[in-house]
Parts: sequence; structure tokens; C-alpha cells
Amino acid sequence: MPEPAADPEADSRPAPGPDPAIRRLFRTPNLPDLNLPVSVPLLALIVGTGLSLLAMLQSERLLYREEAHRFSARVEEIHGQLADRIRVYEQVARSAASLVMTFPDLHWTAWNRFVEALDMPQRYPGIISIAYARAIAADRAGDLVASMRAAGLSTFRIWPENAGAERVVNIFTAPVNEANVRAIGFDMMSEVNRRSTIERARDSGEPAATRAITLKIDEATGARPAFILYQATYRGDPLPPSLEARRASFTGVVLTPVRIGPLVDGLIDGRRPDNRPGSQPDTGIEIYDVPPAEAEFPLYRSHRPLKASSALSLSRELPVGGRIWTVRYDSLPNGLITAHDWVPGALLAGGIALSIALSLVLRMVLATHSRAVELAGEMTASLRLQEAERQQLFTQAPLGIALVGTDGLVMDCNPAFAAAAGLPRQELLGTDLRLRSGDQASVSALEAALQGESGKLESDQPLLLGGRRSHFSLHFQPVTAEGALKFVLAFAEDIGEKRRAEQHIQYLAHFDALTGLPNRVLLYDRIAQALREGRRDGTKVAVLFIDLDRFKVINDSLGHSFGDEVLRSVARRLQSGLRESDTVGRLGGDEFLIVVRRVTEPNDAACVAEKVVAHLASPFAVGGQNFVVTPSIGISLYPDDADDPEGLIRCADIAMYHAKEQGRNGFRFVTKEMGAKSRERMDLEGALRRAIREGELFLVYQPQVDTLTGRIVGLEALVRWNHPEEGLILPGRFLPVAEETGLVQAMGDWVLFEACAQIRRWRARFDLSIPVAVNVSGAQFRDGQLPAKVARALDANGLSGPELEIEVTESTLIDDVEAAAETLTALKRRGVLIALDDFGTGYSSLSYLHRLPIDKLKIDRSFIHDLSTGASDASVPRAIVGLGRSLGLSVIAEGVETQEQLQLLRDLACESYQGFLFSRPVPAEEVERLLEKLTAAHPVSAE
Ligand SMILES: Nc1nc2c(ncn2[C@@H]2O[C@H](COP(=O)(O)O[C@H]3[C@@H](O)[C@H](n4cnc5c(=O)[nH]c(N)nc54)O[C@@H]3COP(=O)(O)O)[C@@H](O)[C@H]2O)c(=O)[nH]1
Repeated sequence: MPEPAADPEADSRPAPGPDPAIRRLFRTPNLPDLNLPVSVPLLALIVGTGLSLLAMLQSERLLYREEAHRFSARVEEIHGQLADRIRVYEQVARSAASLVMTFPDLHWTAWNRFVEALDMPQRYPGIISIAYARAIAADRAGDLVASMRAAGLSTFRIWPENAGAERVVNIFTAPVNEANVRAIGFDMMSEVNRRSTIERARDSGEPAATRAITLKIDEATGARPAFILYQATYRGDPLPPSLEARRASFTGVVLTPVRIGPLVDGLIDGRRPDNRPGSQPDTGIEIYDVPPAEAEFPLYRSHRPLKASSALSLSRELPVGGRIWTVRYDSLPNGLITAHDWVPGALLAGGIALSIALSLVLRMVLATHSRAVELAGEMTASLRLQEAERQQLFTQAPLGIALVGTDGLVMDCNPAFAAAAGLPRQELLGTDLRLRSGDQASVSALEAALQGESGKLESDQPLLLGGRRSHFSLHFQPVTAEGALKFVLAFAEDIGEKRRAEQHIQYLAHFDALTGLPNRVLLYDRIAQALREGRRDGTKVAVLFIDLDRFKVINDSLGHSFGDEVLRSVARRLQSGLRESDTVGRLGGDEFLIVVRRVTEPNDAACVAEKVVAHLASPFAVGGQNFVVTPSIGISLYPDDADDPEGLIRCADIAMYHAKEQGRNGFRFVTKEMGAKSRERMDLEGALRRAIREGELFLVYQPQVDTLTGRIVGLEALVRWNHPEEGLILPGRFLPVAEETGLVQAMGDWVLFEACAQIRRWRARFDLSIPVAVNVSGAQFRDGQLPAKVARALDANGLSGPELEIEVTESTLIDDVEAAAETLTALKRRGVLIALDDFGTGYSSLSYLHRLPIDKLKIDRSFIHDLSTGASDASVPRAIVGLGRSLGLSVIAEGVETQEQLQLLRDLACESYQGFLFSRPVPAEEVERLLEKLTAAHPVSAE
């Protein structure tokens, strides 16, 4: 069927893409549109910081207000307590004055008791002492002195003496101590300051305080501000109603010196949160006894001056003994309220930290979003590229791909599919592929795929797909999404070419490329088939092994293509004369095989062989030349000769050699004689043939040594067989078979050539000067070809002759001494040396020896062996040594295994020896090591 041209226009158009479900895979992910400017984080930071500052300021203001409020309350509390203390102190002075007024003649000791009972240090710590000064006219001073002295104060005196007319003299003071006692007798009126205060106290009847002074008792220790509170005493009425009355009844004053420090102590200690007193003052106090603006220094200050701006401050007036003090209060940093001043800082710090965090979060969000947008862009681009690549892949794929909808209609297909189907793509789209497919197998496979079952189809028979019939590989793959079938992917590959190639390979594996006949593999198979049939039917099977006589000559002389043509012609003739059930095949080279089935008697096989001979008898006309090709045929029979293909072929092969030996152009059955051979022997023969052909033989070399110097004087080449299964096989096992079968010829040729080649290699490396001996069998020696073969081997390897020694056994020569002499003479002419092997074992030795051109006698190892065992004396070796000497021949002893044997040979003056004592036969590489020593001019000693 003609293949419809593909529609180029249709194929170049982009194919409608796959299912929307697949397309959805390539969509850009949706991202929220965050159109925020990049300055937003900075803005957030600035606004946040501003708000934090505002919060801080606001909290500071609130704190300040609260602190001011608390401070004011605290000031009222302290100030009240201070005023109370002043009142109490004034009350103490009044009490003392009442005592004096009640007991005008009070003894000073009672005064002391009174004061002591007040417990001033505990209850009135500011009061230093309480004293009483009596008012007395100057002219009555003597009376006072006298009465005081009478009361026990013997040293009493009034001082200073030159005071005014009115005196107020200190007569009592308590507690009694040295400082207070010093003030006894002091006239208060003598000092202006005190006098005015006493007069104010006298006139008012109220406590009157002095200005701030330093007390006499403190003068020595330094300024400790104090004041003295005076309380006047009167006669009669405790407080006379008028000024005149008060002046008239004035009797004295109680004076109470007060230190301001202790007065204030304890008032300003701070408060703990539970309102108990704290250890640190929370309020500072400054006391002025004049308006602060006029005062240079305060009367009292509880703390170091504060920075005006950093502290709250309040002033209050305090009446003290008729004077007005100004008390200024300052809030100190360790007040309870200031404990919260971390709040504004914390608000600021926290606010800034939050702003920074917010700014960073915004930055991150923005960065993440922009990276996500970037990535989405990259993904979109990459997915678009992928989609384009997939589309390209789909379009350009060499594999035919079609998308078949769930209804079986072609949704899309690539050009390769259209080409495979042999229809334009447009024609395929929308058509039912089942109707386009002419084979039930492919229709069924597609229908199964539409049911969700994938399937492959590679039929041996050509299939119809679309408009073409060929071998197709079809693959239907259902594609599902969420459990539902979306479409079926149909892959189609035209494997027609592949199938043809496979068939050709198959053919080549079983048929001979030159003649088209079954090859060895198929022949074995056919024989096996025939044997199964023979076993079943009880019939015989004949195998004819055909070798063309002298085909090598045709091939070599007329060329290989000529030879090939001859082989093809022979193949045709062999086929023409056979039944269809028989098989003719080619084993290789000029060897053919015929398998004859259903043979009832050997004669059937003989008839076939005769037919072969007859068919080949008429001349061949090849390349304008006429010539005759004759066959040698060996016939083996199942079950007589063997029961497997290999055995039958081997037997036929042997029989074929016998046919050749017997004059060619004929056939031989595997004879009784051949049949009498042991199976092993036959196997050995076949295997030896293969060994010669496949190169399984190799040579070892045994050194020949000078008995006196120990130097190597020659080497003997000995053949070995490296059997692929059995390993090393010695000549003792295979030589007899080789000799019987004539294989010894081929083997001997190989040995001769290989030994000469090895001599050439050694000469190139070591300048080899010693001869290498080669054993020659009787058959080899007698066939008349030996001198020519030797000459060819020497010439081929550039050897002159004396490098090679030919060993022949005595038994080889004695049958026909004349012919032997001729052969030996021919060999000698080519320059080779001749050694007579196994000498002494033939009784006629002495009679022919002088007629043969021999160089060396080899004393048979049986005589050497007997030397050491004492089986015989040394007479034979001695005689051989003497014979050699008399004929001018060198003598070598073989089979020397012991030092004792060597010594005997030395005693006999035998020149050289070989044997295990010095070395076993060794491979060429080992000989090289020995020869290296030899060329190093160090004689190799056996001892
Ligand atoms: N026509 C050919 N004949 C060959 C060839 N290679 C060997 N032969 C002949 O086969 C026979 C057995 O040979 P082989 O097994 O190699 O034994 C040789 C030596 O290994 C053995 N020999 C050497 N020294 C000692 C020894 O001290 N003791 C001992 N028991 N055997 C020893 O002797 C054999 C060599 O004998 P000869 O050739 O007579 O020197 C043997 O007859 C070989 O000739 C071949 O290529 N072609």
C-alpha cells in the first residue's frame, strides 16, 4: 500500500496542547498583591520611635504629677510632726516652768530628779538640758550667792560680774555634767541676744526662742545649730494678765537648749511600699530662721544641696518660740515614687524595640513577598520553557505519540504517529483509532486502555495501523486524574526494520553466509532432531563428513574469491542430490556435513556418499576454468558409532581421515578396527587433531650439561599438550595415538617449526651458540619429506643448520639403513647435527654405525638408571663412551638423576649429560633465565 505523504503544513502547526488538567500544572501560583513601597519599614520605625518618645514624655508627666502629689502629702506629714515636736518641746519648758512656779524654793537636786524623770535622750532627743535662771536685782546678787552656797553649791558665783542692774542667773541645770555645770552662775542678761529673748519670754509669758546659735557646750566641737527656748516664771499667777503684771511678777526663765538635728531626726526617713519607715531619707529638709532669700546658709540642712531642676520642693512656715522659721522640703531620689522612674525609659526602649521589630518584620514580609514574586516569575518562565520543550519533544519525538480521548477519538498526535499510521495528522485528529486499526489485537488493546488497563503489543505478524501495515510496537497507557480516566496515551513505533534485522541476525546465527547452508549450530540442532526421531522410530541416522581433496591448493593458487565460488558450487551440487528430509550444511573451510535420516541399513548412507562422489565428479567451470574437485567422506552411524551429535561428527571426521589416507575421492565408514579403538582413544585422536589446529601444543626444553664444567652445552625440545579440560598431557600418552593415526606428521612439523622459531628468538636475544635438539618420529623420518621440511624451517627462521640437532631413535634407522643413511646425509648437507637417541637398546648397533653421518650418541636412560641401582655394572655406558671416542662422536648420557650417577659418568669421561639432577624440562621463559646466566660467563654448575 503506498504510504500517504505527511501534511507538512499540518505538522508544522503547533499542536493543540494536552488536556487542560495538564496545562493547569504549569500555571503561575497566585500571590497576594502587596503593593507596599519599600520605605514602609523605615516609616514604621520613625513613627514607632516618635510614639515611644511621646509615651515616655507622657508617662514622665504623669509620674511627676503623681510624685508631686505624694510629695506634698509627705511634706504635710513631716511638717505636722515637726510642729508637734516643737510644741512638745515648748510643753516641756512650760512644765519645767510650772514646777518652779509651784515650788519656788525648789532644791537643785529636785530639779535634777525632775529632768531625769523626763528621760530626755529617749523622748526629747533634741533637748540638751533643762536649766533654770533666776531673775534677781543686781543689788540682791549676794543673797542669791549665799543661798545657793547654802544649798550645797559651795563654789557658786555669778558671772560675769559687771552685768546690768537686772540679772537672770543660771542656778539649776540638768542633767548634771561637766559642760552643764560650767554654765551654773551665768548671767543671761549679760548677752544681748539672750537678754532680748528673755525679755520677750518675760513679756509674753509664752515660750521664746533665740535665733540659731552655737551652744557653749558645742563651741569646742564645731557648729551644731541649736536654739534656746525660754519660758518665763512668775510669782503668784502662772501667767499674769498684763505686761506690767508680768514684768512685776517675773521670777526667772526655764531655758531649754535644743539641737535642731535631733529635733528633725527620724522624721524624714523614707517609706517602704508597706508604709513602714525605710532606712534612707526620702525627703530633704532645710530650715531657715529668716526668710530663705535673706539667709546665706540654712539653719539646718539634712542633705547635700540638690539640683533645683531635679527635685520637687515645698516650703512651709513653722512658728517656734515666737519666731517663724521657714522649712523647705526637697524630694530625694530614694523616695518611693521615684522607684517608678524606670517606666518612661522602659516605655521608650520597649517602643523603639517594638518599632525596630515591626520595621524588620515589614522588611522581611516585603523581601519575602518580592522574592516570592521573583521566584514565581522564574517558575513561570521555567514552566513556560518546559511546556515549550515538552511541546517540542512531543512534536519532534521519533516515537509516535497520540492522545486518545475517552470516546476513542484521536485528540492529538505528533508527526511521528501520523507517519507511522501513514495518514496526514489532520486526517487522524477526531477519528476513531479503533476504526483505523484493522487488527483485532490492537483494537482490543486500545479498548482495554479505555477501560483503564495499560497494554503493550508487539506482534510477530504485521499490523494495520491507520493506513499502513507493518510490524508495530504499540503501547496504550491510560492517564487518570482523581480516579477518572482523562485520556489514553498511545505510543506507536514502527519496528519493521528492527524485525527484519532480527530475522537477518537469526539467519546469520544458523546459516553459513557464504553458501546459505545450515552452519555448525543448525547442523548440531538438526542431528539432535534426527537422533530424537531415530530413538523414537528405531531408525538409524548417518552423518557424512565431507572434506574436499586438495582444496587448499585451489584456494592458495587461485585466490580466495575463486575458492569461495568453488565452495558455493559444491554446496549447490550437494543439495541437488539429496532428499528434502536430509540436511546438508557447512562446518567451515572445505568441510561439509550431510545428515541422513531414517537410515535402515549402512548401505543407505553409502548410497548417499556415492551420490556425493558422483555429483562432484563432473568438472566445475569457475572463472572460465574447468577443474575437478574430489571429496573424502567419513561416515558414522547412530547408534552404532555414537549417540550424540558431537560423537557422530568426531567419528565421521576420523573416518574421513582414513578415507583420505586411502587415496581420497572416496568414503569410509567408521570401521570395526576404528570401532575397536577405545572410546578414550578416539576421543584423544579427535582432541589431538583439534589441539594441533587450535594451538594447544607447546614446547619445553631440557638443558644438556658438560659433566666436568657444568656449563649448558645444549637443549632438548620436548612437546607438551595443554588440554583445555584435562590440563597438561605428556607425550607418553598422546604420541602413540599420534603415530597410529599419522597425526605425528602434523605434530612433528609444528614442533620442528616452533623449535626453529624459538632458536631464532634466542639468538636475537642471547647470541645462542648451543644446539637445540628436536625428536623426530619414525613416520616423519621415513616419509622422505624430512630434509625438505627441516630446510624450510631453518630458512624461514634464518638459521644455517648447526643450531638444530635432529634426534632419531636407533629403531627408526635399523629397518632400512640405506634409506636412513640417505635421509641423514641430506640432513647433514643442510648443516644440522644428528643425535642417535636411546642408543644401546638395539643389538645391531655396532654394525651400522660407521655407515651413518651421526654426531652424537645418547646413552639410553635405562643404562644410567641401572648404574645407581646396581642392577648392572657400568660396562654398557663405558663401551658406548669408548665407541663414541673411537668414531669421533660425542656421547651424552640421559636420565641422570643422582650425584652418584654423574660421578660415574665423569669417571667414564662421558662428556655431557641431561637429567632431573640438573633440571627438568622447563618452559622457554625459564630457559631464558638459565641462558642469561650462561651469557654472563658464569658457568652453571650442577654441584
Ligand atoms: N617424535 C617426538 N617425540 C617426542 C617429542 N617430545 C618428546 N618425545 C618423546 O616422548 C617420550 C617421552 O618424552 P618426555 O615425557 O618428554 O620425557 C623426556 C624427559 O622428561 C625424560 N627425562 C629427562 N631426564 C630424565 C630423568 O632424569 N629421569 C627420567 N625418569 N626421565 C627423564 O626423558 C624424556 C626424554 O627422552 P629422550 O627423547 O629419549 O631424550 C620420549 O621418548 C621423547 O623422545 C617430540 O616432539 N617428537
